[in-house]
Amino acid sequence: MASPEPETRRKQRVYTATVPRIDVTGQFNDYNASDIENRKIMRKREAVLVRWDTDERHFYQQEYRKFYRKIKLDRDLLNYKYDWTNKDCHSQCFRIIAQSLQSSRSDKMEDIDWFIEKFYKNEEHTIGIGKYDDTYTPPARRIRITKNITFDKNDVIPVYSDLPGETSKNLEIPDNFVYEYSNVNFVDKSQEPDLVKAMELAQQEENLIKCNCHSGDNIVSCYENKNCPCFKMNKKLRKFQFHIKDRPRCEFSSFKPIILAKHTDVMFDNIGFSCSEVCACAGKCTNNTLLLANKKIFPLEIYRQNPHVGFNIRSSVPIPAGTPFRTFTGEIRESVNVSDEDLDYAFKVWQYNETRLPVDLKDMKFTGEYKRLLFELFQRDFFICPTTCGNVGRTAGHSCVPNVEILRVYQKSVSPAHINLIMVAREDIIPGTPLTIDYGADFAERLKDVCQCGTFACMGGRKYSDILIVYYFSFKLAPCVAKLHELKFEKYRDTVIDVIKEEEIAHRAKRRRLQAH
Ligand SMILES: C[S@@+](CC[C@H](N)C(=O)[O-])C[C@H]1O[C@@H](n2cnc3c(N)ncnc32)[C@H](O)[C@@H]1O
Repeated sequence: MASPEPETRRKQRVYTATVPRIDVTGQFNDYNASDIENRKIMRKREAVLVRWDTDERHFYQQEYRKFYRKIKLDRDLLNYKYDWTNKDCHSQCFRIIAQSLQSSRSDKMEDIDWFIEKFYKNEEHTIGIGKYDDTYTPPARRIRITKNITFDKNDVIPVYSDLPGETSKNLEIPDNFVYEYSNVNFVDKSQEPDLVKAMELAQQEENLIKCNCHSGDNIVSCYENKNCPCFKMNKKLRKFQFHIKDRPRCEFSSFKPIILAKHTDVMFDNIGFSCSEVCACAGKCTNNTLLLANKKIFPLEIYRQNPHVGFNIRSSVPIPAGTPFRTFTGEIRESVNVSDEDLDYAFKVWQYNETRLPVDLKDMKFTGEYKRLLFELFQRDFFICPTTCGNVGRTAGHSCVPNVEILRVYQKSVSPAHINLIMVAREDIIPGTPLTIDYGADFAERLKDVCQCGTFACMGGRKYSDILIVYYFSFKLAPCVAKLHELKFEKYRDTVIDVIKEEEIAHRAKRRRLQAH
């Protein structure tokens, strides 16, 4: 039995949501009670060499079946269409990716063939975590550090190390890997009294935003319902979005893909508001962008291939463009309580002078005390900090051509303590592709010369830095990005792992049998 965690290391945590963490392995208490050295020992003890054919294949098949069943049979997801070749959202996704590239690099645009020749076919430069044409082929032999980092049987995320020359004996477990796992945000009571106060005040009827919508057993249609207070707030927040004439605004609903309208300040300009468990619909409605993410159904794995980059994540099933597939959780802290070390993992979620504040307080029927506190909080910066406790989101690597975007969705009220971060696929993501985000301008300086994303537009790819690539119009670049994506998909279709084919064939056969009866 591990020794108890010293009192000083324990925090008085206030969790901002009510999703419980389930300890099915019996190990979580041990793990939680250990100091970092003990946690490392525990992880090392668990680590084993595994082989794809004999040990892992079966596990992946099971996970895939579980995923497929949930997508098809979960009653809450009946309106969700799992469509990973939805042509409608492609052009917009690629335009957004192209716009981001265009803003950070500059040069005249050449034709598509030149672009493909230069950046796609040049294998030498497509190594590293961002290997752009990757498809999912797990290594035949690898070290499995843990079967499930989450300690929750409904959220199985294995962790592997694929570093060359590594064995379960000489395995290195870095300090930053032995964090506590939590799928909900929390605040430290002693450090952030104002956030705790905001959470308390938001319980009062005037300050709590919830709905009374219900419709028996069917999925409740809160979205587009003018009488739903949560949808009204969701719509109100949409007004703060930067908007391009004739282009649709980004929508935050439960089942529609989230397609951004522009690339800059994506995090601060695109905000949603969702129904939650305190509503009559319990969040099982069309106005809950967190619904799918909180189901945690997309099977992910954490792996390490490159010692400089450390751990990263990937999915073993395709993630369609615009899908909010996971939340990004951690401790909500004011910037003064965020250290340099935290900045490696932290996300700024609330910014003083934010050009678009979540609400105009004058419009709200909040109590005077809550309005005063919100006004106070508006003047400070807040982060979500997963350094010591967070979920799989903290492991996403940086890429100069990221395939994931992080966005904010409020629930229950509009203080920084009510922010949730969702991880949204920017394009159809092929299994095995590293799930990457753009760490943003602050981090860019740190990664400038060392970035190992390996993508065609990597700012750290020294060889490329002297080829000035600047695209002057995103519509010219968009077809190139789309073409690269198409090539990736072709390759994926050719090499798609048997398990997916088998599962789809089995599912279709079952449906035919059922129809025949
Ligand atoms: C938020 S953490 C990501 C998870 C981290 N790899 C781990 O093992 O816990 C950020 C750190 O990952 C590494 N990293 C992420 N993306 C990288 C990239 N494209 N190139 C080089 N290092 C990267 C850097 O060390 C960075 O400080």
